[in-house]
Amino acid sequence: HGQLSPTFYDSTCPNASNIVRGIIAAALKTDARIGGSLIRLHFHDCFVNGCDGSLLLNNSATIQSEKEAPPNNNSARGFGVVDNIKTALETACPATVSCADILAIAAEESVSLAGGPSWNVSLGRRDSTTANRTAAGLFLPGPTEALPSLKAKFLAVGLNSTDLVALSGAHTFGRAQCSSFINRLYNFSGSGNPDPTLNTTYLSTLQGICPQNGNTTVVTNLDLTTPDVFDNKYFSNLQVQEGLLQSDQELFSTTGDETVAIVNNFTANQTAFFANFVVSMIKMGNISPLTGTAGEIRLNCGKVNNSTGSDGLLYSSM
Ligand code: HEM
Ligand SMILES: [Ca+2]
Ligand SMILES: [Ca+2]
Repeated sequence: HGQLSPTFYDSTCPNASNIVRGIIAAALKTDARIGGSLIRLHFHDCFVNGCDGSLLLNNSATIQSEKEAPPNNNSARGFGVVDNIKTALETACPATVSCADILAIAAEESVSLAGGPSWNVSLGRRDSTTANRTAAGLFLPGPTEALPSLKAKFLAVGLNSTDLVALSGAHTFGRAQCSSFINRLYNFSGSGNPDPTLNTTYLSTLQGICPQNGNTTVVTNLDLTTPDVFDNKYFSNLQVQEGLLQSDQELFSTTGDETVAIVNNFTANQTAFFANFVVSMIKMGNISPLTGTAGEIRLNCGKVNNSTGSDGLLYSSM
């Protein structure tokens, strides 16, 4: 594929990153989890047909939106903030910055604003004219998947076990719904008992938040220790059996797996976590981008250009 470059918009939209950062900073004032929501959009975009903005397209006569695939439906969020960013960038530099690049920049700025590392984001992705709901259902990992299956889904897009552990560290911030972890609380794998790798005190807390037959859309923090800070507490939580999702805890509780030592390293050394996280984010951001003249620069992240006319108006993608 064509090369992405951190200097791609230096002459055409030199303020792009600052504009993105400003809008996320404003959104954070009323929505503490928006940074987590935005980095997850970049992940869910890149794993399905590459980092091409496919996730952002709404249903239309020709598009079956990925937003309605099971891993995203009633779960992926932050689309309104992406639209606000796009509107601001269209004012500053019309028809220049792709929606796929907006997600990549927003991921980095979200991590940085939460106290995590900063890095030079590779840019120059272009936007797809198609989406693939079926692929989103097949290729995105689920919270009840076992470690071999998680590894296979990452390997399928060129990401190794270190990338899997480092990128899972994004669960250092953001929230999850009871529906994403209730399988661990009462009847784990048909055992009639909770997941034995769940700390019993934490189990009681989670059972209080997610009672049997209760509302499974209630959310709780992915990182109980520092819920809104981008740090390495996610990994120390795993060592005391306080990972929220089964897919989190498996990284540490799968005895004998190479991922255990990686968790231990990231717990002991936040600098090592940050350095690996940056490398892995850049790798993830490089998954099959559209470059050069492929695809387009969407004017509205929710719609393919000119799909209903050429009036040049921006439509809400909410
Ligand atoms: C290893 C496989 C992964 C699985 C199985 C997984 C699964 C999930 C699930 C089930 C949720 C909660 C969704 C809900 O309840 O609505 C979630 C949230 C989240 N995920 Fe992951 N995830 C994985 C990897 C990643 C990666 C690689 C990133 C980013 C680099 C990421 C970032 C996030 C963030 C920040 C949230 C919170 C979003 C919010 O508050 O809106 N996850 N993930
Ligand atoms: Ca995509
Ligand atoms: Ca944290």
